[in-house]
Amino acid sequence: MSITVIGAGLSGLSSAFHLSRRFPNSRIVVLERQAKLGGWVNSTRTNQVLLEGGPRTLRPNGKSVLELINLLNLQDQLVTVQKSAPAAKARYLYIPPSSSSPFALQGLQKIPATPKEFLTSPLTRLLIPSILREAFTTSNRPKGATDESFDALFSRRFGAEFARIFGSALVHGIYASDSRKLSVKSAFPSIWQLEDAGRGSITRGAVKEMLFKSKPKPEDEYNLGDLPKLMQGVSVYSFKNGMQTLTDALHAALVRQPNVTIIPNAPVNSISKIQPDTFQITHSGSQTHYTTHLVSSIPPQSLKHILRPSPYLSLPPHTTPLMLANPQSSVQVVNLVFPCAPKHIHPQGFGYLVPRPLEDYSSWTTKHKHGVLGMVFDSCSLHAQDAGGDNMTPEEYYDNGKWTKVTVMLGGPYGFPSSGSALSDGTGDVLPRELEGLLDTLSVHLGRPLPKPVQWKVWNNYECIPTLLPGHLERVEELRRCVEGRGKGKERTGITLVGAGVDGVSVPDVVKSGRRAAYAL
Ligand SMILES: C=Cc1c2[nH]c(c1C)Cc1[nH]c(c(CCC(=O)O)c1C)Cc1[nH]c(c(C)c1CCC(=O)O)Cc1[nH]c(c(C)c1C=C)C2
Repeated sequence: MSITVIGAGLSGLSSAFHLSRRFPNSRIVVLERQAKLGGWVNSTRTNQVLLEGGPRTLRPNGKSVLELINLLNLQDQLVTVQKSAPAAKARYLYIPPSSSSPFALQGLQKIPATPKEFLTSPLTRLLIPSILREAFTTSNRPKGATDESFDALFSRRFGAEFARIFGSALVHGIYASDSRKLSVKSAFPSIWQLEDAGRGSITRGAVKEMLFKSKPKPEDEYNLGDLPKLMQGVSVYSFKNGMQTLTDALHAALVRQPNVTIIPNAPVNSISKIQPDTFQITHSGSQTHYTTHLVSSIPPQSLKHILRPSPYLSLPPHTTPLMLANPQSSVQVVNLVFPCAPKHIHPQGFGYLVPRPLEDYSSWTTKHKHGVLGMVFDSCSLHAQDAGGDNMTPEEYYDNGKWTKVTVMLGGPYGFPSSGSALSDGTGDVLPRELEGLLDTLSVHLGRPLPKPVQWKVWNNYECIPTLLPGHLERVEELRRCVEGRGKGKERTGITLVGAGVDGVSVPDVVKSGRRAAYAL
């Protein structure tokens, strides 16, 4: 058996790693379009500060990642944030001033997390009535509905204002997309299930869940070593040298395996099944490669352009719309480093999210220029990655740290910033005009003047997260039937689809997706 993995992002690397362990005698080849492996994971250290261009933190409930940490021996590189730390507890919303907001809420607002905060927060005026009304409203899911948008569900249960302010912000922070487009059943299955469990009410479902905790579903078995013990009391974690520690370690482990070959700079031009058990892959222009099994970790949209039907692989006509169904969000990630302690820049916490504006996304950017989705206060959770930070508590660093690093996320449903390519990395005294404009916007959000950053880094993450449209789960099932040959009476084609386009979008989800592919083969 020979297996070829297309794509060396996290799901591709995870597939290859688990395949190489499961099939030590099979030939495994990984073809990656770019020179660098690891996909959206990008960590870089400059001027003693560690900056991230993609995911930056992980939660300890993601067992697939804990298993990799254990198998790759990365325990001593972990940087953890305790549940008691301010970064784990304080999250904010920035609500732009607007005369038509019924609650006259504006500015940076802490999302209440304790009973006392629930009683005193200005957000309570919107939260409590919406939640109470939801708990006492009978089921109103449209008859026969099998899925709907996140915003449609939140609006019919909690009201349109609640859905816009809380729902859209949550969706910005995870999917960088418009909550009116995102499928609630695919993106937040637990919310859809709570509505079922509460006979139409999410609140009643949540209370029921708390009182009569349902049996945990049987899970895959993971090799976790002593990590569950290490992760006790941890809210989120990363690595001293950032998330790339994980992808670099996977890469190094694969290079050590005699049966694995990784080929970077190898864009795939076409895949055809030329025999009942042979695929022909052309890559890097005219190179030809043959394999019996194929794991595709690239987005289905990209696979569509290279997968050719043949007498040995008939793809029904509806395969193409299934592959192209979901749009993808592009996010501009801007790291800023200020030469002072975080207390001068922002409140203590994880960061803030900005809800969908009252007017349309596009008219907002025309008027206000910057479509900011949110900001992460990186120094509050990840100061131990930076010079002088590893011996300080979060509180000490907040008051006395040498640097403040924050990350601003722009784009998504606002469209990719037109200044995208204009804004580039830099250091020093002279700020580009574009950056000055962005700093003005951020100083309005934070309610204080901001000093000049000493360093800024811009990551243009084009099409980095799929927006799962309603009906996604059914479409993926059908796509798997067409491409993998899954289903009753079907013969397996030898292709396996993995990655964020067909499974979940989080880091643990994509790692799990690759792992499953290896164990399902
Ligand atoms: C490039 C920007 C990204 C945005 N979302 C994601 C990326 C990579 C993916 C993502 N972010 C979160 C989750 C949930 C994971 C989980 O903990 O279960 C996913 C799939 C949560 C999250 N959101 C932000 C952060 C820092 C995190 C923690 C995980 C991580 O580091 O990615 C902030 C944030 N992410 C995005 C925006 C617009 C944003 C705003 C502040 C988009």
